[in-house]
Amino acid sequence: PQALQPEIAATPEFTFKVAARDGAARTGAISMPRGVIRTPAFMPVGTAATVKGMYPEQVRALGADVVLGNTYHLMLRPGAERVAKLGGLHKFMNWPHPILTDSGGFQVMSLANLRKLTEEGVTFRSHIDGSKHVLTPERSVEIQNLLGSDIVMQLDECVALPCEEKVAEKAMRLSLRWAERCKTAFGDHPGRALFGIVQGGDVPHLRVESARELAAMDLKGYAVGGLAVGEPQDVMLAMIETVEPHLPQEKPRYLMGVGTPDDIVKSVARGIDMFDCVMPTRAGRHGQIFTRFGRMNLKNAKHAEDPRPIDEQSSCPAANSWSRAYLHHLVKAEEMLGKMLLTWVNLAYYQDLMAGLRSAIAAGRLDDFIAETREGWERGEP
Ligand SMILES: Nc1nc2c(CCc3ccccc3)c3nc[nH]c3cc2c(=O)[nH]1
Repeated sequence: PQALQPEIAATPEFTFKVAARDGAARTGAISMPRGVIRTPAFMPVGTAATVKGMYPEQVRALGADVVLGNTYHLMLRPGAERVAKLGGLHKFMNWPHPILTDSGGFQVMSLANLRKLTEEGVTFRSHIDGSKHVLTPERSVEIQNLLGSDIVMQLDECVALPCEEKVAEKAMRLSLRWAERCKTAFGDHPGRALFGIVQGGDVPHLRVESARELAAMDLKGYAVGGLAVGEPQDVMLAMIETVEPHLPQEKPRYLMGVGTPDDIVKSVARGIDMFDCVMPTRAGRHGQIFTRFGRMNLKNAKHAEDPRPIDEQSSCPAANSWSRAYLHHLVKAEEMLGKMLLTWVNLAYYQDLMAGLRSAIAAGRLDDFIAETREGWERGEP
């Protein structure tokens, strides 16, 4: 059964209501003018104003309430002012529901060239055409406003793990100063939200300081950043446990860049409400899928003559209407349709997993649901 429909519908003010708890896990809904985000939520990544290989209505039909956009990519191409001139990102990409945009700093550090980071912000050259750009907290907020983002992320500095304590400390303190500048630049928009991002590397006392300082800024939501950067899962989970008690109970928590289905169920159990990851879309384009039976790589020759669909009990046509043999063929031939169908399979599985988590928390049976889900992954193929 679907989780209780949140008693709140779209509202002029950004509000978050927790409908039920199960241990540290919560289920509820964020409501804002463009609609409701049921939590725990998985947010498909739409980096260049498209969820790669999917039509917007298809993404919506799978149960996604919000998609992610990216300041870094969109400021370089087509440009924030151009998107604003064309009516904003929702109109531009035909996604009338909530959009969350990242602030760009993380992508600059991983994609741009000749980056220079100072107190003021970060200057860099575009990885597309080498043009020079500047991102300051103020400019990042301005870009996200021009895009029309419903949930704006602060500009922050994410350090790679493992890290030296003083490197993590410097980046965490800079991110706090940038959070203040973003808060000032964002101003007051009742229907939209600015989220702070907790940093601090893998150093517990830095994580606690970051969470407490951000909580004092009374922002509308809090992301846990600086994770999903290659650290072992137990380090990621330990940082969530360290930070969670210091974040306001009544505000949403967003774990950036996470993750596999296993990462997600374990993080939901520790109090995370929102997730994003390129995994389901990127893996799908490479023939790797996530199912109730665990992961499958459709490139593998064992699928070459398998007439069965991926999962006849799945509500997703891509999982119940084509044979594994055909999908194997499409992947080997690197056909567009293969990338599209397997992206569809993965996003459908992620949304079904989130719906299952929401229902389980509402029914007070999260532990059972997680145990059953993990058994399915371990048991593998029927
Ligand atoms: N601003 C920021 N973003 C991060 C992302 C990108 C998430 C994103 C949001 C919206 C669109 C695309 C990507 C991370 N991805 C993995 N780990 C991550 C950590 C951080 C982080 O510490 N700060």
